[in-house]
Amino acid sequence: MIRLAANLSMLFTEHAFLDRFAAAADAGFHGVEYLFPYAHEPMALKAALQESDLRQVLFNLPPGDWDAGERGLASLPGREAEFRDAVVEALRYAEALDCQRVHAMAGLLPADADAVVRAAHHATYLNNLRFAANEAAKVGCQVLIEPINTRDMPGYFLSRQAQAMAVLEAVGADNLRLQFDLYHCQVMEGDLIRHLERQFGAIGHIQIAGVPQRHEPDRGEIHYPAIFERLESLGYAGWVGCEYRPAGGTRQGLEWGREHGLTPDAARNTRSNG
Ligand SMILES: O=C(O)C(=O)[C@H](O)CO
Ligand SMILES: [Mg+2]
Repeated sequence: MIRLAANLSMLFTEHAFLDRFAAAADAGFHGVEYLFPYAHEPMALKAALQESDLRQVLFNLPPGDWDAGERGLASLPGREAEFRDAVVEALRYAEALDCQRVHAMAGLLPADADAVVRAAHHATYLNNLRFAANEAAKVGCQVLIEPINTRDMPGYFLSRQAQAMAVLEAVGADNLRLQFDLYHCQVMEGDLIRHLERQFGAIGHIQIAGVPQRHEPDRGEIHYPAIFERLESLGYAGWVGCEYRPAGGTRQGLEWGREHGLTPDAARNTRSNG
């Protein structure tokens, strides 16, 4: 049975952020992920996890100035010191929340980037990821990289699966892994099951959504039952993050998860029974 995690940056946004943990547990989730924890003290997040008996599965490193349009620091030449601070800060939260994965977003290429600029980003990316993986290994954590589609995020440095695999190989750190988001892969490349099979040994985390609208996985052009079946036959033991925007209410849209172990209110009943 696959293990589903709720992405609290996209699901349960009907609730204030700290209330989304209980909402996820009530819907039957045992794990949560989200973009960024940094607006909250680690202890407040830890309490929210503990009160709802949830695992913290994943979050992202500080991404630079998100509101100004930045989307990560890992490949940005000249921002290495900031990237290193971001690693230290993310690992401080990861340790406090007992979280075993952090995602290092690559950042954007300038619109007019030529081959020289691309090469500089690539070299910076490798050096920064080497540093991040080394630091993360000291606290038993994985660093993840995720190809993101350039329709949603124009200019994102890491957009293809083969590019990610080449980066993993070049860095060669055991705890540097692939965050395989099937939504992005479908938009850019398709051929999902073959990608899954080829990359299986490098995968540290999986995320899902329907395509093209990024709604529930039972809407759109991806047939997730076939994907889940293949994941199980491959013996995937990690988490599958539900990183989609509900078409309506989050709870109303979760019917698809019932056959994948999401039993609404079961966890709350267990909790209230002590
Ligand atoms: O957008 C995604 O798919 C992600 O997983 C990133 O963490 C944030 O952009
Ligand atoms: Mg993703």
